[in-house]
Amino acid sequence: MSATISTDTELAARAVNVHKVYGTGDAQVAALRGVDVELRRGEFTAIMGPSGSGKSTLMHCLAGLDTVSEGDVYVADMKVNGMSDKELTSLRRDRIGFIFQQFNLLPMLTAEENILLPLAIAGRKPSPEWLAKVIETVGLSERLGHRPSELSGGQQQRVACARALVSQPEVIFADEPTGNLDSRAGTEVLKFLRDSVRSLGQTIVMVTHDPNAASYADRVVFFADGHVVGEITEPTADAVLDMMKKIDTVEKVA
Ligand SMILES: Nc1ncnc2c1ncn2[C@@H]1O[C@H](COP(=O)(O)OP(=O)(O)OP(=O)(O)O)[C@@H](O)[C@H]1O
Repeated sequence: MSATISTDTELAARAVNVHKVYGTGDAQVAALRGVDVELRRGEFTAIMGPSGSGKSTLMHCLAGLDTVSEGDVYVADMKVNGMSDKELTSLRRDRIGFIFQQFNLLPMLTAEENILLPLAIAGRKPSPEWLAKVIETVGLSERLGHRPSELSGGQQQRVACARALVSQPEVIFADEPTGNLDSRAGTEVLKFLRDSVRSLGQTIVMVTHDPNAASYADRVVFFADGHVVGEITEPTADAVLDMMKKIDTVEKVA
């Protein structure tokens, strides 16, 4: 099954018949077995599925952090597979934002310095209007001079979100962004991600195990055993939970 057909210009990223095999011989694992996914611009997509179903592998292939065994991956109209190391580095630096479960902030830098670091490395400066808008959306204006150790987990993750947003990437990939947060801080971050799609027009792809987190997305794409097995638009947590139960039952029977 593939997830919805759109025209190329509406797409922030896509996978076309992607296969990924790890290892060789007896140790071979087919992590992706013919995945077709389209990620539309200005949309918040959640990717869900049982452990080992291929969610992180797909995200890593889309972001150029891992190579595909077969098929094609695109960010906007740029084909990612086949890029040189240099091209991949500039793709990841200039066109893609990342948010990780562990925040990955540099402890010796202030919140503001962390937010600006990727642009500083690229030798770029954000427009002051955009920076102000991102900081306002993130709700951190009072905390910009603080180091990560002086911030709560939720605040640290919001700094990481601002860092991902500030370069206005084509797409932000978030891998379990609320996995290390309590439910209040998790909700803060999810609301922020939701807002950055709605008011800043950002495109976000989030891998999660949490049906409540997925309910903040515009669309949920479900994986099982290296395939896309379904999708729900305008999801509720209950609808997501029902779908996960169905997938679990099918997997157990298979
Ligand atoms: N570097 C690797 N070498 C070998 N096998 C791998 C590697 N990375 C992933 N796999 C295997 O590929 C399959 C898919 O893994 P992946 O991490 O994409 O699943 P996932 O859906 O993200 O799981 P989880 O929800 O537990 O994070 C699994 O069977 C995993 O063991």
